[in-house]
Amino acid sequence: MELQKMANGHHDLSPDKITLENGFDGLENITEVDTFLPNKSNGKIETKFTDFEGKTSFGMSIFNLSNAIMGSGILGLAYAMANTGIILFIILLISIALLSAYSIHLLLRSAGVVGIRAYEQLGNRAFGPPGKVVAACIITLHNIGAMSSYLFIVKTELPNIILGLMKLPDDSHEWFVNGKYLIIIVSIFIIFPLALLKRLGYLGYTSGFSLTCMVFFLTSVIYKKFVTECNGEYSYNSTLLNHTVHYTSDTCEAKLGTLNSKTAFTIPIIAFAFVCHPEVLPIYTELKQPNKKRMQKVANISITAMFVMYLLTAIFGYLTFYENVESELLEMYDKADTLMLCVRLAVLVAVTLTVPVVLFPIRRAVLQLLFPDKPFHWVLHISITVCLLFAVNLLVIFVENIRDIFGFIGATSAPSLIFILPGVFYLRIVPEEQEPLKSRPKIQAILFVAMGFIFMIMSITFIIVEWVTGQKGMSGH
Ligand SMILES: NC(=O)C[C@H](N)C(=O)O
Repeated sequence: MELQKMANGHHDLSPDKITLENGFDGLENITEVDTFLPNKSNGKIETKFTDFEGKTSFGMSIFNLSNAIMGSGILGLAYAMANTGIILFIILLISIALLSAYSIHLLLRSAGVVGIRAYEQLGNRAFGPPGKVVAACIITLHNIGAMSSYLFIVKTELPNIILGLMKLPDDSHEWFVNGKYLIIIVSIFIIFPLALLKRLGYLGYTSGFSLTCMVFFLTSVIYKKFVTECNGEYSYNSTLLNHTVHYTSDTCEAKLGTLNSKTAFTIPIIAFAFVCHPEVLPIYTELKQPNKKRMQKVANISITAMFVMYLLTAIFGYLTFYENVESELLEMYDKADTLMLCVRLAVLVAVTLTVPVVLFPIRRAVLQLLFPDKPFHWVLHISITVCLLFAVNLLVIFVENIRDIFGFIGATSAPSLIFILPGVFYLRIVPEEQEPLKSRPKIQAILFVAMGFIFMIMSITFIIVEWVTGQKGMSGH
């Protein structure tokens, strides 16, 4: 296969036409042709993708990428803020948002050199088949984790919503308030049809709706801050002083900076919240009039918009419950409150509509690994989708706590996808002649990779310490 030859020939920029099997793009019998056009002004090689003519508009691509960023991660941010204080949290949030955008720059730059917009193919180009396998496995692991956390929300929240709306007693045993059945129903009737769509671009509308639901969630979190009294306020009658004494415990005080044993979990939580990297190249593939600058703009706008939503959710969630806030913000609100029932429903709809977007790169990775030479085929497309949904359903039915998923994925695959892989691919793919190892961009990339390793080792260490000591770090459940 020509692609294989090309992918194995490191730094070979000579071909002006590459034929790609299209299976991994989910595109029917379309041949990808990339033309490398020399940019005469500065002598650099610039890639023009004429492979697949993308039809997805700039706006729809922003919706899709924002939807890929936004997921269950937002629910853990107020908890993260409670363990860092407002200032440290803002510093971390800004840093990770910036690093995430830089990481996308590295991915787009590498894809431009290789001429193929697929994460696994960057791995292939950088390290040959092992690189491809590692990239595909990490994407699969991460996105299965993300999908599981979304379905977990459906499993735990949907029964509460139904109980609340139908005014049934909490101990009702009806089948339709059993989370296990409900996720199966949601998977079959909502997720499966959407996941079958051949192109991510078609999901732009559902992504837009999903984001609207999250805006409703955010508005309600802000509103609730102003109508909820913190429970840390106590008053008692002093017989000695003969009047009522009010005193406020410091659980209701906002902390600007704090460090405790749970602070270490903040980085994995925020890193997880910003992961969208497996979706970046598929979205780029479908972007209309694609070029690196345009795609980077899509990424920057999406990251900025989600940054604002994350910041507001964290601040107002934290300022409502202060130190008492749990790792899953929704758990904090009264289950009988009709507004909050609607908010729960909105979050649930939002994460359900994110599942097909997150499933897309896994199917692509599986196709690349197991059937690299097969052109698009509906049977394969449908079978992989069914298997993936089946596996994730099983996982969610048997894994008891969302924090296990959050903690482990945030600690391993998130730093790999954001820092390590894009950095390493960039270092290997961008030719020495174009950028020597001692050039500023390459040194930056080396530091970026080092940072990824430090984050990963740090997070894994904390998780192991937590397991060994049996201390619950991330959860208030
Ligand atoms: N797309 C992902 O991998 C996770 C997403 N950033 C979230 O917060 O749920």
